[in-house]
Amino acid sequence: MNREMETTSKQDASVGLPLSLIDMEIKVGDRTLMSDTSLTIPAGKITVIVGASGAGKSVLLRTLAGLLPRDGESIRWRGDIAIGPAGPAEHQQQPALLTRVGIVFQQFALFDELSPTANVQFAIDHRRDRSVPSSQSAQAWVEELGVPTHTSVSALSGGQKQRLAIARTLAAAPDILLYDEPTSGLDSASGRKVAELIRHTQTIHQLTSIVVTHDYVTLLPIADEVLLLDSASQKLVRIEADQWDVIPQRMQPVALTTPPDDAPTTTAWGASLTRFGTLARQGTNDFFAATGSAIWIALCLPLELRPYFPRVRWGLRFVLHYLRLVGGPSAWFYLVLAGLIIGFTSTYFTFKFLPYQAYTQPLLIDELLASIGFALYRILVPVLATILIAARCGAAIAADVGVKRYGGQIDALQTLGVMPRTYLLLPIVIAFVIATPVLEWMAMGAATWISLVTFMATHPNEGPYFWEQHFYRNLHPHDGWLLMGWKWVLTKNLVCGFGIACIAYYQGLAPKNSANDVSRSITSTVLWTTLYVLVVHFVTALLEF
Ligand SMILES: Nc1ncnc2c1ncn2[C@@H]1O[C@H](COP(=O)(O)OP(=O)(O)OP(=O)(O)O)[C@@H](O)[C@H]1O
Repeated sequence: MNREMETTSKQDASVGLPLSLIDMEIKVGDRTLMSDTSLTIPAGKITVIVGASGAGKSVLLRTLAGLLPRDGESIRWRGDIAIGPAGPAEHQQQPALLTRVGIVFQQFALFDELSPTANVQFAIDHRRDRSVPSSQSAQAWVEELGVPTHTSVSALSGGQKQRLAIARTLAAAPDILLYDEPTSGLDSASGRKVAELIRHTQTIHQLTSIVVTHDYVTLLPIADEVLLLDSASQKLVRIEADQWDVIPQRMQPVALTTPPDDAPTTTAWGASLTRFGTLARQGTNDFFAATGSAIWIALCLPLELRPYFPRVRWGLRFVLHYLRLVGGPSAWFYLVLAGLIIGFTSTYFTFKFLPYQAYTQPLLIDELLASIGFALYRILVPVLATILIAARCGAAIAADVGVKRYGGQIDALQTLGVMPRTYLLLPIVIAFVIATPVLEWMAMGAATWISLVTFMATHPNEGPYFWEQHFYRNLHPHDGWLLMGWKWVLTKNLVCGFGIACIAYYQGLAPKNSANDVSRSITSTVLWTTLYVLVVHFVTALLEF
């Protein structure tokens, strides 16, 4: 990189805003990662935060980005984070509220379903202050960072993804730019290139940049300031430039908690029983916690579903994305096939196993056809269709949201100032409410058609008019072209669609620490959505008949 530019950046580093920590304390469970820490990270410079593995650097970064609530389930923090020049508290602003903090995630957290330029456009469209025109277009940002535009995000190389992540973060016009482990998983040559890119970006845009890393060897050369998250003293301390070469000695490995020596000794049986007791207690607590939070979520749902999109254009785009996922052609195939199976079996076997066919059939044929029509329309097809929608579409949504949670895209949405419910929950609910009745109607269409075909094949002496007259007999249209009981069928569809949407979304949204957590959430979505659908059908059957 051009040394002259580098020097200029270090001299002119007066742009950007400082970030102050005031009496900060962060705890994970019972362990304190940082306590009583007050310091200011200077404006317009690169501050590198180093620390041993497990010291809490990523937790600190997520706290600075406003991604962690003060009283989270496992992570709690207190104190204040203020952005702006030192002065009266009212002149300083909290990052989480005003989304002034941009973050370049370790896993990049790009939106795979959008093109590289659309990723940047999304950030431009969600800038905090949209009354001021964007400094440059999305195309200009991707060109500046050297990202190929005519390829999908998933086809970009790791380095290109990182450049795109930086372009997207810069396009949102943050005052503070955070980098989470930017060189992790790279060889030393690629790591140096990333370090140069960070310095280059800093030189051009003059933001307050904070880089969290354990790779001090690669990133110290671009640092203006170095802070050490010291696991021994549990403090974030500034390391003066003349001390930088002793950083490796000061990076104390994180002490693991060991049980006290004077813990009472127990027999193997005793230990097993104690362990069983603890697990049972924990399981019960988890169950009540989960039930409690599910009830709370259900109570808050109407508020969460305010029909509000920060940008209508993007809202519609997400609705279309989820409509494709929930009600796309593969779902049509599924539902039509299910309709064909149930329509054929119900018609064919009802007549095939009729006892004393020669006598009973002439007497019962019209009654049986009317019953088949009624059962298919009011019960069989709605139950089968909604169970399939619950399993197939619920799993698809849990996977989509779960991957977004695990891959950090949900965090990325939040740092861009977008609440996940507005672009995820609301579009998902809209998609299910539209797609469920349409898919069910397709299944019913297929069941009706195959029932007619089967009847014609097995009763060649009766014409299609006979079938039609009796198949619909118990469904006589009372209100125009709609069949009798359509309100019940529609109600079941809507209640099922709405519930499947919410269960799948919240299962996907739950914290994910591994790919295994994503697959577990898909499995439990299938379990809970199908159970929910069965309960809905059971309860409506009691009311309906
Ligand atoms: N969501 C979470 N729930 C519970 N514990 C967590 C969570 N996130 C992090 N921790 C714990 O907090 C501690 C600090 O984790 P963190 O990821 O911040 O470390 P780090 O300094 O970034 O380490 P590394 O350099 O190895 O990534 C670890 O003991 C980790 O297990």
